[in-house]
Amino acid sequence: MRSSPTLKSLLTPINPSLIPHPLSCFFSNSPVLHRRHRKDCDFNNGDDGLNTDPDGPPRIFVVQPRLRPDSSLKTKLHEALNLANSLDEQRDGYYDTEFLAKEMPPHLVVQNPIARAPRADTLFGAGTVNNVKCHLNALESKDGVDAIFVNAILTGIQQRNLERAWGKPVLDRVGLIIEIFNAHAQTKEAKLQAELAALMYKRSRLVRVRGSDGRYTFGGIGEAEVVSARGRGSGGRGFISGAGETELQLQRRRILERRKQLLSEIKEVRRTRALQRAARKRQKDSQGKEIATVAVVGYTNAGKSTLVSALSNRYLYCDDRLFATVDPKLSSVILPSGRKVLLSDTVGFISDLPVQLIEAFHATLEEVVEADLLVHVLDSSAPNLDEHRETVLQVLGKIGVSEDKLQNMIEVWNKVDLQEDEFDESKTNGEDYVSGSSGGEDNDIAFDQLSGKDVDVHDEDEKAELSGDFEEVIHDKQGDHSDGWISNDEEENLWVGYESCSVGCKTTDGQLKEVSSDWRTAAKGYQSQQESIHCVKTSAVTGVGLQELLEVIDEKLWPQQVVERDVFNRKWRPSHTEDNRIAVEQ
Ligand SMILES: Nc1nc2c(ncn2[C@@H]2O[C@H](COP(=O)(O)OP(=O)(O)OP(=O)(O)O)[C@@H](O)[C@H]2O)c(=O)[nH]1
Ligand SMILES: [Mg+2]
Repeated sequence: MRSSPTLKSLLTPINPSLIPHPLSCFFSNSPVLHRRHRKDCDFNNGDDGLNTDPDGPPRIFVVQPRLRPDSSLKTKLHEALNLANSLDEQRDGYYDTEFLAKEMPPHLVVQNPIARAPRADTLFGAGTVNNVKCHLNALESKDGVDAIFVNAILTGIQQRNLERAWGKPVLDRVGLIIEIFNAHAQTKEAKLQAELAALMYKRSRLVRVRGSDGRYTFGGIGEAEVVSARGRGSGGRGFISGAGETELQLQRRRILERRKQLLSEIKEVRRTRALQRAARKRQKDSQGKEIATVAVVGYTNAGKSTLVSALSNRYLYCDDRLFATVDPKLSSVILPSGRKVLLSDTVGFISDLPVQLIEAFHATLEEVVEADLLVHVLDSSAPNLDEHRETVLQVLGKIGVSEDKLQNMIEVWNKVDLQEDEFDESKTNGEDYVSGSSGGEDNDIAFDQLSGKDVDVHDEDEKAELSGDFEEVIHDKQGDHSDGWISNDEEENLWVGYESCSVGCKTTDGQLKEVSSDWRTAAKGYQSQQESIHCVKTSAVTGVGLQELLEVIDEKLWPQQVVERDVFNRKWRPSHTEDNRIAVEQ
């Protein structure tokens, strides 16, 4: 296996007597955070601790639970692979590898334990755990992998037991997304917030482990036996209260101290942002009129930054990496009416966005809440466009965007240039992506990256479960994995407020939009006759629809002074650049 300084250190069991910096143990299994924070920590354990020059991003093996129908599996797997490939850090302002040049990470589609009875100790059945191990062993003879990404939500205990079984750091969906935010954060504000999210995540999964020397500690990996995730009262086999519990309290106290420090720094960021917003509100454009702020929101990779770049004629970083934008930026744009607005490009959302991130990124997301108008960018070529829309609406509700603003929101169906191609492709190739599934309804499917062939692996879960391969007794409250996630109840509540405006679609000429059949999934959500949302089809790449979008923004912000429009005859051209010189960058 190629040596990876970044992760080599992750696999080193932590000596409990050498618990160093308050943060070190929280990042013990974190490929990117580990590197970043170890630089700040005085490890003092004989290791130089400075993995500043890793030989590349971590190689991640993706474990994707099976979903039905296959089209859902296809989109989720695709997203999981992109997430895994998005975990790299910029060096000197650049990523080492072009995203599109990256190879698809090795991956395995496994039985979905949620559909049956998820195991409290490992989530997956023993057969699946063994299958993954076999694949990891096979990969060891090639390049090897540094970490495993399970595209599900794991409890702390499950994560540790899987790490033990697979001998590698394991990241679940929440953990990986938080890692990506950490890796991509460039500004102090984003870094602080990402660290806070990581801290809160770690706090929810402190586990007690017994090292090879028989001593108990918390949060270590390697040869540790996980015996409990909770302190006194968790009561289970192998749990001995006493010294370990004191250690847990110590860890918690350290987390709380660091959290307090981060919160106070973030408070300062919020204060600064509030002052900047107030100053912007007082600012006038060349016509002596107020400058409105328009927040551009949407699912990650929908094309928000590309769109803002095109509208403002100003370069913003755009990339197929998920969460390419973590640091929000404001760019000024002149509308057809001649008035100036500030477009705010901000972090993208994703399904199951960790609430720790939403909470931690409060300062950043306040810009969205405080904006005068929201533009919701959707990737119209995404097969699960409806799901993307729902996700974004949930998050907007969660961060406190008012119902009025949601109803006034403009919906942009971006990437229309891709539509025809993708539609044709999905008709012909859509299901081929998971063709291996024919090998057995419930078997784990390997999309074998080594041979290029799909491999079916017969599941031995039930046998292994009976034989009791995994002996840990788990006392973690079941359902704990939902910690920090939007609960179903909350989702429903959020939808109550939005339902009336989530249907119907009005074009700039005031007519109900004709939904053509190739708008596939999107069409489903728009069958109601209720009209309330303006939809604009755009291509941020070719410029289609951009002029129309600016006009709709004009109309939404200042309905009383709508200018005479000739939408269909006018060609898109970038807005005046002279104003971009005073673009606000934060
Ligand atoms: N074909 C096509 N590609 C687009 C369009 N808009 C954006 N893209 C591409 O989509 C990818 C993602 O674009 P971004 O602008 O970075 O997306 P984003 O929504 O800002 O993503 P995050 O910052 O990660 O949330 C990039 O590779 C863009 O070039 C479009 O209209 N058509
Ligand atoms: Mg972006």
